[in-house]
Amino acid sequence: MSSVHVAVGVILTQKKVLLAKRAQHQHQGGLWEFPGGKVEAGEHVTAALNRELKEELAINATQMQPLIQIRHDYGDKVVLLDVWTVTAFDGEPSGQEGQPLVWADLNQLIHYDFPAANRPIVSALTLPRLIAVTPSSGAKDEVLAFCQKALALGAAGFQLRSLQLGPEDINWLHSKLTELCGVPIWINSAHLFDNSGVINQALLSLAAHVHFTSRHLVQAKKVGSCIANATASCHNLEEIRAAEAAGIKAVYLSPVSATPSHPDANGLGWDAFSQLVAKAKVPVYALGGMALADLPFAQNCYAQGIAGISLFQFQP
Ligand SMILES: Nc1nc2c([nH]c(=O)n2[C@H]2C[C@H](O)[C@@H](COP(=O)(O)OP(=O)(O)OP(=O)(O)O)O2)c(=O)[nH]1
Ligand SMILES: [Mg+2]
Repeated sequence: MSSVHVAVGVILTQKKVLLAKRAQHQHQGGLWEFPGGKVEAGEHVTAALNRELKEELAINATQMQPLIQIRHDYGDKVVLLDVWTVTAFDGEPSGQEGQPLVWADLNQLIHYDFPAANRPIVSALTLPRLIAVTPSSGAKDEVLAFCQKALALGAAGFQLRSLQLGPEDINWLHSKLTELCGVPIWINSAHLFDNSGVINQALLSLAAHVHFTSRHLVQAKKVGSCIANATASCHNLEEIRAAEAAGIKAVYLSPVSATPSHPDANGLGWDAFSQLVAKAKVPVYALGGMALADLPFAQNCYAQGIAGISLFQFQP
């Protein structure tokens, strides 16, 4: 079945996002949506979005950037949601078709009933753009100093992956970081599982956010409902599909370029990276040889953002 290309606008102002209620008679009627509509033949997606936002809300979008693309099969219809964040616009939104509107808090989005295809949009809106992965050398104080520097450089999430440290030190880092900032902290599965696959329940309950290595993904069931916040490392489409099937919230795709930590691995390159992002059904982070300056480029590929260690280490 060929897909219907839909331009979707996430209209954001200071942690609030505009939702509209779909009319009962429409496809997915009665559910909340991000405003937008079908891209016409020959029309560019941003032109379509601008047109739809004028028609549905009487606003003129002046600043937009790609967020995520989702292909979803409803059975009766396949849609390609081409989702953009709109961060500046002229005019005051009002429902031009009589549709109810609401400015929802970003952290309340999980309480709204959306069409099934929208789940990854909600994930994308609540996940950070920049994740700092902690270095695999250095004592706990040095790792904490790395995290403080990363925060100053804009990191809005952490993955604790300092494999030289034991569970007590990871526990210590987790609580120090929690005191320092309110950003999400994922614990790498290598800290959670011992060699025979037994999970460290104390660390798991502390974390609630797990990052799975591709090797540990087969054990995903062991984290129960924590899976809904989990991320996973992937290197190809097969691993992305396995992560999606496990119910993971987002994936890291690597290596985009060769990195100091894996100098022998061939990079995917941005072309192959974006082709895989287009196939993924969850938000995707670029990992491997990233620099902070790569973030806008990654976002233009509809990536969620970038993750890494060295991008926070080798800054002036
Ligand atoms: N606008 C929008 N459409 C969504 C969302 N989620 C989702 O699955 N869809 C689906 C429902 C529809 O099948 C399709 C969008 O079509 P639409 O009904 O908005 O299209 P349109 O504005 O051009 O409306 P129409 O004139 O054809 O009625 O995408 C969403 O968040 N926003
Ligand atoms: Mg519409």
